[in-house]
Amino acid sequence: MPVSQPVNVTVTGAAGQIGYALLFRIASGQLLGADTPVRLRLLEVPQAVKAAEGTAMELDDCAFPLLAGIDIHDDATAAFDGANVALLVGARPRAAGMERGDLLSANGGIFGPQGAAINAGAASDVRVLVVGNPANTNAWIAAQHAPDVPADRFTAMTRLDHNRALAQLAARTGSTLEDIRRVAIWGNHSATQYPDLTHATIGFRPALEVVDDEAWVRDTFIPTVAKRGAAIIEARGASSAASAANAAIDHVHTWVHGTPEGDWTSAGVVSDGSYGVPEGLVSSFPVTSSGGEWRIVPDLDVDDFSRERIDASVAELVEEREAVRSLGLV
Ligand SMILES: NC(=O)c1ccc[n+]([C@@H]2O[C@H](COP(=O)([O-])OP(=O)(O)OC[C@H]3O[C@@H](n4cnc5c(N)ncnc54)[C@H](O)[C@@H]3O)[C@@H](O)[C@H]2O)c1
Ligand SMILES: O=C(O)C[C@H](O)C(=O)O
Repeated sequence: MPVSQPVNVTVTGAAGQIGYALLFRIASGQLLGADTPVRLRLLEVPQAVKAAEGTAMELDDCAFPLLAGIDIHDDATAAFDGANVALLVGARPRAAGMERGDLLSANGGIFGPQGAAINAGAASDVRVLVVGNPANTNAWIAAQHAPDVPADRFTAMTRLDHNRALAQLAARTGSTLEDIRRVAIWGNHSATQYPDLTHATIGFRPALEVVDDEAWVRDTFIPTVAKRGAAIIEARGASSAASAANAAIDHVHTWVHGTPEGDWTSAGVVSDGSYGVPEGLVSSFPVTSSGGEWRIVPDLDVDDFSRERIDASVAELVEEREAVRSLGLV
């Protein structure tokens, strides 16, 4: 039975394919828990408002006990007013043959005004997850436009990469997902990301010992995870949607409810300079969550191969930041 006041959850791109896979799960309680009512604030471009209204009709028809109301907006300031959770999904997905970085000029312009709208009117506890690509740099753009919101409230989604890594490792080793811990995604949500097994365990044994095949890790596991988005686009003819929505649910749920003892997850968070990642960049790290705050896992050993891979992905983030500056988006 709901026991608290409704939490305002703003979702941009509500009429898109991720939006369609996401909203019903939020309204059913999977984002914030079975005791927390939610009020949905949907933001769309004017030409997609009618489609968002159709989705809202379907949400009504589910009679979700936790859904306290739905508002639909085509104005960011109104949509983020009082937002406690902001899911920034609305942006163009890439088509076959594009890299995620190619979306910067198409999508980067969306996130400055949305950051400013969050700054102007979101609730003081607002937590922001950017899903729209290129997610890390879009989160950085939004944070730059929200000087009054603590920067650590802006995050980018690499939980999908994390989940992909878990699934590939479980399939290869015949282990259950519950037995796998401490997989990490570093860097950018792009093909340069570094899915890292060096600290992972399977049933308390080092994952690399269980796998016992360095070539598989380097030549199959890492590229399969890093290029999975492109493989889905190739197979489905559209970018991942249900798995992306699932990862968004996981990210926010973990942020609010915490990571299990002895494990961590991966998220794009504002760097504090850890592991040589320039301060301020939104990069994926292994992170724990407690009390509603992410913490970068400290003091991990980084071997030479990992160092090279992390540096390469971070270099791409630095390039994206420079491109944003030269496009005049910050
Ligand atoms: N980080 C990740 O792991 C991850 C995973 C999958 C997809 N994505 C990205 O998520 C984004 C959305 O994907 P999708 O498949 O839902 O795309 P989609 O084209 O189906 O939907 C995008 C929606 O955003 C809306 N939109 C565009 N500009 C907007 C704005 N300024 N304000 C509000 N809404 C706006 C569009 O009208 C559309 O309805 C893409 O950029 C995609 O690349 C990220
Ligand atoms: O790869 C894409 O463009 C979509 C998304 O970011 C994904 O990882 O599936």
